[in-house]
Amino acid sequence: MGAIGGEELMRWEKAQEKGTREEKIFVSVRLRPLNAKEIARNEVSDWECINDNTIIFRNSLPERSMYPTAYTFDRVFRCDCSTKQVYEEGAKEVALSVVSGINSSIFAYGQTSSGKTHTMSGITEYTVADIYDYIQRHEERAFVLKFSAMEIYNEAVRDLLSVDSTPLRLLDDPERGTVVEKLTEEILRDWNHLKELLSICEAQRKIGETSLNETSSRSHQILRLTIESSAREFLGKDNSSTLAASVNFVDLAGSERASQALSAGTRLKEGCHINRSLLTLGTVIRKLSKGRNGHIPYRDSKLTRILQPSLGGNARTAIICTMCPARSHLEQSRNTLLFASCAKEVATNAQVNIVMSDKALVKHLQRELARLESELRGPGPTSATCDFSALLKEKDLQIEKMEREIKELTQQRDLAQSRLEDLLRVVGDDRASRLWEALDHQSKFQVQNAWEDESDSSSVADPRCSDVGVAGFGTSQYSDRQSNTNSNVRYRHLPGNPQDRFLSDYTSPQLSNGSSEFVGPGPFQNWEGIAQETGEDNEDLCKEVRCIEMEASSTNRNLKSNVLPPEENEELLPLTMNESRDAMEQELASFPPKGDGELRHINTDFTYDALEHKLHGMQKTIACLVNPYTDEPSPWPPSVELSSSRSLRLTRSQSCRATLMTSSSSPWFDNQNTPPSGFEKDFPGRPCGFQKKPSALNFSANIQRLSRKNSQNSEGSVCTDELKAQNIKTSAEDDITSIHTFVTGLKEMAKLQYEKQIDDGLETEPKADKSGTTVKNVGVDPMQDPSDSPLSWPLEFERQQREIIELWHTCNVSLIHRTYFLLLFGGDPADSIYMKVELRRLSFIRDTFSQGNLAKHAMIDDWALTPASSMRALRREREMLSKRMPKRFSEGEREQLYKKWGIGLDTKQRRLQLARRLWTDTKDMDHVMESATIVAKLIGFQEPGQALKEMFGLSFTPQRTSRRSYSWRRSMLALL
Ligand SMILES: Nc1ncnc2c1ncn2[C@@H]1O[C@H](COP(=O)(O)OP(=O)(O)OP(=O)(O)O)[C@@H](O)[C@H]1O
Repeated sequence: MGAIGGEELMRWEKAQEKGTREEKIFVSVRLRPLNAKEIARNEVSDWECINDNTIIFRNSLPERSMYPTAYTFDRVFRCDCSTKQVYEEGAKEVALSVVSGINSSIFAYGQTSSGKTHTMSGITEYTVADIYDYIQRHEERAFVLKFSAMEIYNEAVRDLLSVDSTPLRLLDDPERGTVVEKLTEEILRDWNHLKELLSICEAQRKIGETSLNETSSRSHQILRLTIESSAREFLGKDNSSTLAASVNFVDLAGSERASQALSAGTRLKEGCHINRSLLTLGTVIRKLSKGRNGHIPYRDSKLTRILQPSLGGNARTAIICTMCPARSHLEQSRNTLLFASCAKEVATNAQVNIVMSDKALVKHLQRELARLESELRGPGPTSATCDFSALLKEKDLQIEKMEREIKELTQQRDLAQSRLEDLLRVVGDDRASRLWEALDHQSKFQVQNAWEDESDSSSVADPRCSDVGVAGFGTSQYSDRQSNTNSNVRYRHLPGNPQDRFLSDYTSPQLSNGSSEFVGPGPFQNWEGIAQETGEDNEDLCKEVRCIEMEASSTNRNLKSNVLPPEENEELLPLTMNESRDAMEQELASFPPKGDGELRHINTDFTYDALEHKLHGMQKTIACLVNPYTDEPSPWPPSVELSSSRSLRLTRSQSCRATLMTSSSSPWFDNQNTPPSGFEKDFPGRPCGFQKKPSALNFSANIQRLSRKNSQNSEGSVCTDELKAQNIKTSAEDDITSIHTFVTGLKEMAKLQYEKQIDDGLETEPKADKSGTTVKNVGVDPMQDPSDSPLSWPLEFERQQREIIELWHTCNVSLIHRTYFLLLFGGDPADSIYMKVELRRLSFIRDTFSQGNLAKHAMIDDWALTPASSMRALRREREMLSKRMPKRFSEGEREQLYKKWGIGLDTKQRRLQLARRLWTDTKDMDHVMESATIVAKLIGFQEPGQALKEMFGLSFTPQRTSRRSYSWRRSMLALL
């Protein structure tokens, strides 16, 4: 076997690259002359080759007009063209590719007697002649020629070089494709040897006589000449390579239909097989002409199976379509042209076939590897490589993104699922605990009820409910709720917290929406009708869970509807946490809300980081506000200043409600609470103390209960130990702390309002020190209303205060709220902002009430308020305060109060009488002051000195404390 190497190998590699290009099948048409018989029948030829590429049909018979008249191919040969010319111009180039290691095939297709055999015989001889000529001219190469011949007759493959007519099997070789088993392959010695073999083939081929061709070839004949060549210089060396390719000379059987061949019997059977093979060939060609998409039925016939490489595969192919010119063969001629037209659309992908020695193969592979690596590393990759890389990058990014999303979604799902499970468990625990609490409380309550109010049982509520009653306007809803226990279930799963409302409803419009921090069922659910809850159904509990779950998962909060009657509640639009936070900031400027009875719906996004940052700044500001002239830390309890809502935690063991309340009301229980995700979100404008402990006063009993139940006092609170030691005093200390947080919140509100004023350009006096810190700005001048000069402020304060007191009375405002406000805002110029806020809110409510349409609610913090509901709330609050009197005042003190307030000692319900007289005379400031003092005592000012001291310390402008406010506080101190 010859070998190639060195430059030759590279040349062959280039040839291979060239050979890998797609190439259409070369299609030519050969028109034979009329034979003697046709002439005898006076047949005429309607076909004419007008040039080397086009053949036309000249007959203009009307019935033929539907057919095309001109056909163009790679080459058309007139009837006078010799076979030599056909070979030279229609087959030679393709056929001789074999010497370059490229497979090739020459087909002859046409109806019987059209000249296929006549043409292919000549083509074969010319090709072999040229091959030998080539061999002679290339002595540097060693050639080996092998010859084989087969016939496909009735779908049986027969070896034409063997006398054995046993059909040969077709085998599928993974490397060589379809292989005819045991096919004789003769190595040609010389040209004469080939002629001898061709003679044998001709003799072996099935030839039958048809009406059209006396020597009709009834089979498909395939003559195969295989050529292997190697460079002689590498012969026997390790790095030798061999080119190996075959050229097929395919003389197809006649393509005519069996009926047209007038076949019968054996001839008919032959025709069926012939047509089946040709039909498959036609199908394959047609499909290939439309591209290589889809299934190509090579295996449907042995002919196409054996010739598969030549039909769209690794071979160069030429088809010579032979035609009979006679008009009588018009239909067959058209069919032939149609086949040729399809064939010319078929592309093949010929490659140089190199059989390499191991060493040559390694060398070749190394070279190929180096080339590919160079392409990958090269600065100028092909555009295809570029596109591919970019595409890969893009896909990788997409995959990464999707993986992240999947991870996040999975985490969210797991978290939600975990919370749901926890909450379901909690609800189960809560049911039991509440039942216990209800029974426990009931027994205690019965003992605690003294004779003083024995006849007031009709209006006496559960003291825990009474706590709720102090919650400003929330009380009204509570009262509604109390008066309609049938709607208990509907209320149960509504979120809300009256203690929050206490702060938000009146005192702090900004904080109103901040109640979003309080999720889950509100205090109504906690304290009201616990006895009834023992009989509540599971559906209600599930509602609670759903409510909480939604909060936890979405970080959004539906703030509204916690105290609305069901029918109103359903109409409420959800207000998300972010929205509420944003609304909080905007409220000062926008209050009163636009429109009555309609909810505001504000959409603004706050990022958590921004909120956190803002909150942090606020905390610092608050600290400085508290002590504007010193560097000392804030006098507020660390629990107020240091704790943040982030530290809020809810525990699984707590009841659902208690957990939520605790998380929102008491920092003392923070570290054992695990909040839903939404809890962790702080919001600007809401001081941390406010969030965490808006009013422990209102829920002191709750806190005690939770503390008793879970023993979960926070070590981070300064009050923890004291609370444990003085359980009975818990509520009092809570109250003080709540005031701290209350004030802190108010200060923060003021700060926000001030900032807003600055933003709105309301600041009239430029700051002397532009580089001054926010603390300086806020702590001194800015908090003072610019419209009020220092000289006029005391008078203005007194006027506003009286107006506010009147409005409190008109609007049935919570007594505790009034007390807080009165205590804390005693005339400092910096208090002006609070006064304005209060006036605006009260004015809005008064205006709404004055419209006389009770169905038209004032929407305060997204819940409806009516005169009736506010009155009921106030009544409940008075009842609650009356119940606190035995705890806050000794018997002697109470008797003194009764006397002072004109209550007969022999009358019944003296406590309630006293409570009902509190804050009733708005004109008498002494009455107001004494009322506030009593309420302050009732709500837990057991350390008034400290509280007042801190209150004084809160003053933004301590240097200008009004005489009036000071005297108030001093009087209160004396009373307390
Ligand atoms: N171009 C041509 N010039 C002169 N004679 C031709 C030409 N082509 C074919 N003939 C003659 O026509 C007759 C039939 O030709 P041929 O046997 O090659 O047809 P065929 O297509 O092979 O028919 P079948 O399919 O029946 O075998 C032969 O006698 C042949 O010599």
